[in-house]
Amino acid sequence: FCRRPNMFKKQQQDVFEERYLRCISILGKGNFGSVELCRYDPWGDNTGDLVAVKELQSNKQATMADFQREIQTISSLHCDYIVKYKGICYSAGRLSTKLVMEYLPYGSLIGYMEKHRQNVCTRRLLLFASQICKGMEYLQSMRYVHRDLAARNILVASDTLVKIADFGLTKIIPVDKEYYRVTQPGESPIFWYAPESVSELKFSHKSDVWSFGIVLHELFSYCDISRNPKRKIGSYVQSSSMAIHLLNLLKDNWRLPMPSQCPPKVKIKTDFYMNVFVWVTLTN
Ligand SMILES: C[C@@H]1CCN(C(=O)N2CC[C@@H](S(=O)(=O)c3ccccc3)C2)C[C@@H]1N(C)c1ncnc2[nH]ccc12
Repeated sequence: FCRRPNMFKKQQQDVFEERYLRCISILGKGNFGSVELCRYDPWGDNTGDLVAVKELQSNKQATMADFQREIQTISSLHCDYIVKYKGICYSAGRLSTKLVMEYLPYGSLIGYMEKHRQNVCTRRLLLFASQICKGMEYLQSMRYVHRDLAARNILVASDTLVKIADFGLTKIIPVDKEYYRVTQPGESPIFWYAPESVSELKFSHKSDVWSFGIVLHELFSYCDISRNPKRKIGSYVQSSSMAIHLLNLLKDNWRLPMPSQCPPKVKIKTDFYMNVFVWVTLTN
């Protein structure tokens, strides 16, 4: 009987024992780690629950501290439009902690749109957009800035429900400040970044709204890879000068074009300059 960690210290956290966590497949990989589909099967008869388990690949101290913060963040979020936290798993052998979340079989919005774009109507796109909005509103009420809002990090729970996933880059805005400034540029693509995030690494609720605008563009392009923001802005520019290229485009008031697949009755009007006003007006 291995010594169980002190349950009372993290009474709200459910501890999953690594020996019962069986990996089935990889759901996604990123720069620091991966998310795997696992079955938690204490009875060993395949009747256990399917769960999504996120773990760090490298055990660099910096990312471990970030990962602990991510676990703290996601375990404090309780919203229908945010992926549910289930608990943690201490993997004794590898000195690392794993984050256990609910598994949503439909996977990310990108994959869902690839398969089902033919029968996703405008109403459903607007429903998904409103749900992401509500999830972000809740996040803002908790003073969290997501910093990586993109269709790849949106999960599909059912044909009529999406949830915000992945809080690896989420930060809390200090009480006396309006924004969070990071020290080194992150790993996520800058095409979802607001101008002030690209130029000064400043992130705020407003920069999350900017990213929401990019997600709207992805939604109304049905996540069509050929219209992916990277493709539209400049896949031909090598990454080092990409930030300068993007900033110049934005300064000249260039904006992502209205997706051609965007139905005529939906107008996505945005004034993307410094403040971001994104509204969708339905005209009959
Ligand atoms: C869309 C989801 C988030 C993004 N993702 C992913 O693989 N990653 C997000 C972070 C990166 S990472 O590996 O870079 C990373 C690893 C550790 C620390 C920090 C970063 C991987 C795929 C997920 N996915 C397909 C899921 N599908 C079904 N049910 C689910 N429940 C929860 C997630 C999930």
